Amino acid sequence: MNASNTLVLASGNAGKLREFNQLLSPLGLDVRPQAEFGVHDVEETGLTFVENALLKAREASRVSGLPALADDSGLEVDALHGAPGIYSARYAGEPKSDERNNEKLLAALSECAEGQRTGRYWCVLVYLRHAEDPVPVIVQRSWEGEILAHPRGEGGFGYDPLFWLPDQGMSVAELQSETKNRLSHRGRALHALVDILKVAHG
Ligand SMILES: O=c1nc[nH]c2c1ncn2[C@H]1C[C@H](O)[C@@H](COP(=O)(O)OP(=O)(O)OP(=O)(O)O)O1
Ligand SMILES: [Mg+2]
Repeated sequence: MNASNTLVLASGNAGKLREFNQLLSPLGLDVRPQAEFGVHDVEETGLTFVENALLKAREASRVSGLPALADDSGLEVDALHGAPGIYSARYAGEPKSDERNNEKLLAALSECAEGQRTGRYWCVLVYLRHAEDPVPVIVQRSWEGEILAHPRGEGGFGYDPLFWLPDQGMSVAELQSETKNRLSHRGRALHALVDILKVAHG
């Protein structure tokens, strides 16, 4: 990484920040949320997770002067032709609300039979050494599941109470946070990213 092992996390999402801290602090990395540097949310104008993650990482690195890690993520539902996708955070409009997003998702799938409610979380991570880094490190991972008809569990954030894991027999909001971090789109993407950075930067 860089000499001081300090990086800025280009996110304002408290759930993501908690998960990144759980995953990265054991590695001896000093992970600072972008709010510490007065970085504001950028407009996510990209048409892909990659583009949006790049926009976020670049802005956080520019303002902080530090290497930056950004996460753009979302939920792809097959019966909804991939919606809410890159619009997951603002699915039910602004201001962003997990609760209203979940209600809208349940309504959109109200006619959809069990067995046809398949989907996946996507997480795209972008790491920039500096704001003009021409060689971003990019990793993307998905996590398959099904959309429940009723919320279950209190943990996690976002769509987790509606995201059912057949293998676990639980919603993501019912998992221990360690289990979520081991299995999730974000946790696995982050492990892969860290492996790449270790090879690249020692
Ligand atoms: O593990 C997850 N568990 C539940 N929901 C999740 C997860 N991962 C992404 N999601 C949902 C939340 C939000 O609706 C959208 C991310 O949107 P996204 O723009 O990347 O994040 P955000 O606007 O909340 O914060 P920020 O852009 O500052 O990182 O996908
Ligand atoms: Mg966002």
